[in-house]
Amino acid sequence: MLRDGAMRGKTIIVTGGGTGLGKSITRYLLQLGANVTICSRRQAVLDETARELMSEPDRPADAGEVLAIQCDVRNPAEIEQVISQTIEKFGKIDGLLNNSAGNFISPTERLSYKAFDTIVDIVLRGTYYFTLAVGKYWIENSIPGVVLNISTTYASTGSGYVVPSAVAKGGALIMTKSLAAEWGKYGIRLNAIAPGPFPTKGAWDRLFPEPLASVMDPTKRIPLKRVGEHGELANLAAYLLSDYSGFITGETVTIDGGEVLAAGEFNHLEQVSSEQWDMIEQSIKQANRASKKEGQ
Ligand SMILES: CCCCCCCCC/C=C/C(=O)SCCNC(=O)CCNC(=O)[C@H](O)C(C)(C)COP(=O)(O)OP(=O)(O)OC[C@H]1O[C@@H](n2cnc3c(N)ncnc32)[C@H](O)[C@@H]1OP(=O)(O)O
Ligand SMILES: NC(=O)C1=CN([C@@H]2O[C@H](COP(=O)(O)OP(=O)(O)OC[C@H]3O[C@@H](n4cnc5c(N)ncnc54)[C@H](OP(=O)(O)O)[C@@H]3O)[C@@H](O)[C@H]2O)C=CC1
Repeated sequence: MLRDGAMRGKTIIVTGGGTGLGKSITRYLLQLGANVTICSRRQAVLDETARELMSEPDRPADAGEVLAIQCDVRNPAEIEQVISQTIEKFGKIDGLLNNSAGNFISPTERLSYKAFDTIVDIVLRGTYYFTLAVGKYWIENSIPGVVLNISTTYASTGSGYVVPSAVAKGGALIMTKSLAAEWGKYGIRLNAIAPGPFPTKGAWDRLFPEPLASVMDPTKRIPLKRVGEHGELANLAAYLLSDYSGFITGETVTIDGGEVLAAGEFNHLEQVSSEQWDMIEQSIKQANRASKKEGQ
């Protein structure tokens, strides 16, 4: 979507950039000329992704470079290492994509305290630790910056069976708005993306495992009748991390094919056939005529 070289000279940190959506966004940022630090718990996964992204056949000559650093986002010392190594390698940091997450479906009453903590710590604590660390660096050095948080649609609606994730994503979303208000004066913007279903191994293994996958079609409840494509999310993420979105802050952009609209009172009427609509129309018009007569 963005023109070639649109992110040249920018350095972005992508948490969870070794897999799934973080990897797809990293690929696009590199193509647009950004340097990208990817970080997560598994160094071997990060190294393999870095190797793959640096040797892609269609990699433009002026594509950015990737740096892979092990980091558990629950550990501030490791986050500070990522920041200092990124500055050492690329000179500065312009953007942070908080994309790391942990999640699984479960009836909430089956969760141990530790299970709940694990999800909240990765998603909420990890997001505010990283944002705080990078934000302090930007403010101390008078550098304008941009934070993009990968949220979910249920951060606003709530959802059963993923309650720790909903609690944590909801908290991160309100942090996005709160800090957008507070740090705007430093030239720091914060936005969020709320994606619907985008197939990744990490999400599908934990949110759509067998036997659900055999009996449920997640596209049925999506008005556009399909799941998202990684390129569609990468386009939006690159735009929100770029200077082209320079007047957007505190915003959450939903990208879900309309799935979140499912609450609409009458949406289920798509099951009504054309013949049934003929009958319904006649019935309503008859009621209209009757009520007019009553008024005469
Ligand atoms: C429609 C299509 C989709 C559509 C999807 C569309 C919307 C999706 C929106 C959001 C999507 C995402 O976030 S997708 C992101 C998915 N990706 C990931 O989750 C990647 C990272 N995940 C992980 O590493 C693991 O899954 C995770 C458990 C979170 C962390 O692993 P750890 O090794 O740190 O932790 P563990 O020691 O294994 O587990 C910690 C505790 O959690 C408990 N635990 C783990 N799994 C459990 C389970 N299934 N049920 C109960 N409890 C569980 C353990 O027993 C431990 O508690 P004790 O027994 O008490 O010790
Ligand atoms: N796929 C989808 O349909 C949707 C996804 N999302 C969101 O998109 C983002 C990416 O998810 P997706 O690509 O699907 O799934 P992935 O499982 O591929 O991505 C999650 C990433 O988080 C990293 N991670 C997990 N725990 C930690 C930790 N403690 N410290 C650092 N990194 C960690 C993982 O790497 P490692 O294991 O090496 O640490 C992994 O790279 C998440 O924020 C998710 O909530 C939102 C809505 C829908």
